[in-house]
Amino acid sequence: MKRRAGEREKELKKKKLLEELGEKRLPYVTPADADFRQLWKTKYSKLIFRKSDTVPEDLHQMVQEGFLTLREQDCFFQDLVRIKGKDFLTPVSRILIGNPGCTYKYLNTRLFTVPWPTEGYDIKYCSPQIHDACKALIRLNDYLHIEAVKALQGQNFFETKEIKDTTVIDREQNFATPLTEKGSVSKDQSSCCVPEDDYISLKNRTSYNLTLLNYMDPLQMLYLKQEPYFGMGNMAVSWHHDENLVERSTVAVYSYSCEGSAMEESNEQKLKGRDPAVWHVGLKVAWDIETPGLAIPLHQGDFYLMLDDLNMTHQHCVLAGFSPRFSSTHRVADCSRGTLEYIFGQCELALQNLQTDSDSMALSLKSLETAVIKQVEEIHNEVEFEWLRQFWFQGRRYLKCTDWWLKPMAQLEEFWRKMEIMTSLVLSEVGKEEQTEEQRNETINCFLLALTERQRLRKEWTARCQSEAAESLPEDQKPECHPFWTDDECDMPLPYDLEEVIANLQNLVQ
Ligand SMILES: O=C(O)CCC(=O)C(=O)O
Ligand SMILES: [Fe+2]
Repeated sequence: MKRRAGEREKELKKKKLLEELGEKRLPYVTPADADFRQLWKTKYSKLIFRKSDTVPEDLHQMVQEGFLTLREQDCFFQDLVRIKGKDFLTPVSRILIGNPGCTYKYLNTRLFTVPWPTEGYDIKYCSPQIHDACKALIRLNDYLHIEAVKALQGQNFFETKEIKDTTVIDREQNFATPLTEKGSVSKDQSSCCVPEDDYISLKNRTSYNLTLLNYMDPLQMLYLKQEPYFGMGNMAVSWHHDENLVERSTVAVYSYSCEGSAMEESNEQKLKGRDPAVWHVGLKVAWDIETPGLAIPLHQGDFYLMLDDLNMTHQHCVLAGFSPRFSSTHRVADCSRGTLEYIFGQCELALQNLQTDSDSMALSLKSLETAVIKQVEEIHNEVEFEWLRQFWFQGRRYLKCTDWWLKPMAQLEEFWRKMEIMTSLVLSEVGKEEQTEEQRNETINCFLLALTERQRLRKEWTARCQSEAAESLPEDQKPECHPFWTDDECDMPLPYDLEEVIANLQNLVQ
C-alpha cells in the first residue's frame, strides 16, 4: 500500500511537470553539440560508451547471427505487462536468456530464461541454431562482464589491488583476459590494506546472470509514443529505471541496428536535435529539470554500460531509428526469490507440514499453529501467482526455443495441488473446537488474510487473461488461465472461486 501511495505521488508530480511544460520542451544534447562532452563528464559520468570497433569481429559475427536466428525462429515476443492496473503490450519484442532456472520480473511480468549452455545442465534446444544463438550470447555476456570490471576499475570505484592472477571468469569458452593485465597493482603491494570485499562486490555487481533481448522493426509499428519532455521523437522504450537488479550493479547493453552499409543518416539533417533515422539511448537525471538530457546515437555493434548507481539516479529510454534493431541487455538480476532452486525450497518447506498416515494413507496437517499455517498459505500463493500463473500467462512461447521449463512447472503444479489439499485440511480443522476461542480466531484471521489475497489475485489474473490486449494476440501466444477448474471437476478439494469459503470463515470469527 505504501508503495502504491508513493507511485501515485510520482504520477501526480509527472503530470504537473508535463502540464507546466505545455508546448515547450526541455533542452537535451547530442554529440553534435558543443557542450556534450562537458555535460557527459559532469552529469553522466557513469555512462560508458564503446564504439563497435573496440569489440572483436568474431564476437560481433556470432552475436549478430544469433539475433537473426532468434528472429527467424520467432523467438521474440511482445510482453503483456501490467502498469497501474492496466494491461499493455510492449512495442518491443523480447526474449530472456540466462542461467538455467533463473527468472527476471519487470512490470508485473516474470520472464523465464531460455537457458544458455551451462556446464552440468543437459539442455535441449529446438534447433542447433538456437543452441548456437544462446552460446553466442553467453560469450557476449563474458565479454561485457570483463569490460564492466575494467570500466569500474578505470573509474576508481574500487581500489582493486589484491586481484589474483586468474581470469575474471572461469568458463572455458570465453574471451577472458587476466584481470592483472591492466590497471591493477602488483601483488607485493597488496597485502596491507585492501579488502577482499571490494573485489567481491566488484565481481558481484558485474556477474550478469541473464540478458533480456529486445527487438523492434519501426516500420511494423503503426504508432510509437513521442518522447514527452525533450521532444526526442519516437520512443521504442519509455523512460524507466531497470527493475529487479542487484543494488548498484552494472547494466551492459549491446546494440545491433540493421542499418544498410551506407549508413542511413538523414542527409538534410544538422538542423537541431537527434537524427530520427538513427537509434539512440536517451538519458536524464531523475526528478531534475535543470540538467539537460542526453541522446547517444547507437550504431551497429556499439555498446554502453550503466555503472554503479546510474540506473538509480538517472532514467533511460530508447529512441527509435528507421531500421530494425536488436539489443542485448545484460543484468545482474536479484534472484533471491526468482530461481527454481528457491521456489522448490519454499515448496519443500510448506509440504513439511503435510503427513500421510501409513495405514489409511489419509492426509493430515502436522501443526495447526498460526505461524505455520500462515507460512504454508503464503508459499501456496507464491507458487501459484509468482510461478504457475506467470508462466502459463505467457502461453506456449517458451516452447519455441526449448522445453526446459515444462518439467519443473509440472513439478511445481504437483506441489501446488498438495497445498490445495492442505488449505482444505485447515478449513476442516478450524471448524473444530479444540483450541481456545482466542487461538482459533487468531488462526482464522491469519488464514483469511492469505485466502483473501488468493481470491483477489485469482480475479486479477482471470481479468489479465481476458483483457483486450490478450484477446488480440495470435492463438499460440494467448495467455492461458492455468490452473483453472470448475466446480464439477471433483478432483480438486476446493473451488476456484473462494468467495463462499471466505464468507463462511468470516462468519466463524464474528
Ligand atoms: O535497448 C536498449 O538500448 C535498452 C533497453 C532497455 O532499456 C531495457 O530493455 O530495459
Ligand atoms: Fe532499461
